[in-house]
Amino acid sequence: MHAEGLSHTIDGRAILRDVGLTAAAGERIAVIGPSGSGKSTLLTLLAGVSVPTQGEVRFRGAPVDESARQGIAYVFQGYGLVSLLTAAENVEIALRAAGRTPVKAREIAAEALETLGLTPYSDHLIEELSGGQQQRTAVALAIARRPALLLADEPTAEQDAAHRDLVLKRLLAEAERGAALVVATHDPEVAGQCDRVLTLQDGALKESVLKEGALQDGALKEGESRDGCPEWDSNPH
Ligand SMILES: Nc1ncnc2c1ncn2[C@@H]1O[C@H](COP(=O)(O)OP(=O)(O)OP(=O)(O)O)[C@@H](O)[C@H]1O
Repeated sequence: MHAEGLSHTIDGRAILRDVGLTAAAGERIAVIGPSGSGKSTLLTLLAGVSVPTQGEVRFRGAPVDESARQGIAYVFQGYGLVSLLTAAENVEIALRAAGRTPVKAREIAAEALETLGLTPYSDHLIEELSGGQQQRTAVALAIARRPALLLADEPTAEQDAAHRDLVLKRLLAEAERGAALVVATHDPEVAGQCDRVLTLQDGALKESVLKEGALQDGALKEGESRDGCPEWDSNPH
């Protein structure tokens, strides 16, 4: 994913100014910055959910369109779940919309929910779950899709330390598989596990800290994954 010259204005107010960002396969990028600095706005632009006022986001060499969005998963800050469906149904529906068979969708959803400690809650309605359980369901939904680009907006904000570690482990495992991971966070533990930490200040990327050797060791070439699997499962059946 490559974003260049992203500027975004809402009601005449500049929210992002000339932001550029490239995320390679397998790379782990944290976006940090004060509340209101534009982290969520940046992620919505990278996901193709919003269109920037200026600049462009390219994914696999092309502008983000409906087809490209199949390879992008986005853990929204507000989770984006259907409250009157169960946790399992939320994940299964997303997988079926992506072309999985009902049986396969059920199997993958159960596995994703299990890795996030949600098996006991998988048949509970979203509205009956705690904030932390809902947030982990949103993470389960995102990872179940095996995205090539995984965007997560403060995915540990509602978690206690043990569940924060669980969520972090799963997100990092996706990068290990070959996904580019971009996570907006206020949590130093999460940022500390990433290859690069980018700081947004008043809508501008002020700083980019690359841990020595991390990019070279951590990132993969386009189309490559650490376990030899395709970067994104383009044949979901
Ligand atoms: N739909 C909107 N209409 C008007 N202003 C908006 C809208 N969305 C975001 N903003 C403004 O854009 C700025 C950046 O918001 P954004 O949510 O991207 O920040 P953030 O860094 O993610 O904050 P936080 O850490 O609190 O989640 C804020 O000043 C916010 O008020």
